[in-house]
Amino acid sequence: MTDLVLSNVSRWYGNVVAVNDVNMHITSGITGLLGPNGAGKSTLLSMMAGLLPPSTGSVTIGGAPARENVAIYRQVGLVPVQESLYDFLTGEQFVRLNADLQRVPQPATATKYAIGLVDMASAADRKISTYSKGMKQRIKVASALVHGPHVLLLDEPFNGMDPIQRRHMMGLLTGFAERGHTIVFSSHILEEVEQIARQVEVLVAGRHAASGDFAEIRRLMTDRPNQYLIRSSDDRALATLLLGHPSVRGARLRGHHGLEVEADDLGQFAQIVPRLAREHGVRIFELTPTDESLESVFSYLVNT
Ligand SMILES: Nc1ncnc2c1ncn2[C@@H]1O[C@H](COP(=O)(O)OP(=O)(O)OP(=O)(O)O)[C@@H](O)[C@H]1O
Repeated sequence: MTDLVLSNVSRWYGNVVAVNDVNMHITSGITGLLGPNGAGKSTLLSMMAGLLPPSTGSVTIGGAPARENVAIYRQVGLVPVQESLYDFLTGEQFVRLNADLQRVPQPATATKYAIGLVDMASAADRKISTYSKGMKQRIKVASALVHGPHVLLLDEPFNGMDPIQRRHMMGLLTGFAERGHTIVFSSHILEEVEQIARQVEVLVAGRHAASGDFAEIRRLMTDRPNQYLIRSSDDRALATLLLGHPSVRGARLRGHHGLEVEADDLGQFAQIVPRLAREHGVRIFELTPTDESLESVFSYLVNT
């Protein structure tokens, strides 16, 4: 059993509280750690890997403390966000380096195996400086896997990848999960998490804002009031019509800019606007959600 358990974990750097009283229980399969920049994801992953001590609270893997525990280091592989790869090494040399550092019993065999796992055998003899972004990520994953850890932690693994590279990496991670690994990856992109994570943990400003499967997180988002800007042939008439509908919380005329509307249910709202407009001869020129940025979703989640 290699459940990853965080109990009342906080971490601060001087006056900055990077992670604030987080409790999580992570089991096998893929977990997405979702949060905007600066939310504390990297700090949390470092603590999960046992590399950074929490200021307070504890991290355990399979019931044992993650920190300063050689047996646990053997169980965990961390793929950091930094691209501080040794460009002058070949992929094979880079993975082998970690095999030696981890004192893997048969380093040559383990290196070859790990490189095969990420489909990099054909490029293993090339210098890392010649690799694409996706290949660099894959070789970092091979290096993190070379000692056969059960838990794989990845910090923004899809950063800067093109769609094909991303799909390939997603396939790899899904394959590891199917073989029973526990995988945690951080991301600030909702769609990445949606595509492969079975479980989603949302972190905002160091706080654990929400937890659940993707449908639950999505529901939290779509059930929240949304703001829209509408421009039409008669904003005033449309405002009156919309205000008569139960899902509309408020409407404000914004002069030339149009009509600002706050509504509860995105699905319903998308249906009533064109219907009301049609029934009353109002023409809609534009309907734009104004608060769809991830940050507004996060700040909504964290304030509920
Ligand atoms: N070594 C450090 N010294 C001081 N402050 C730090 C340090 N590392 C992180 N922080 C601060 O802690 C907070 C959380 O940072 P962290 O890197 O963990 O977040 P993140 O969610 O991974 O963000 P990003 O995606 O931008 O890396 C931020 O305010 C950051 O500035």
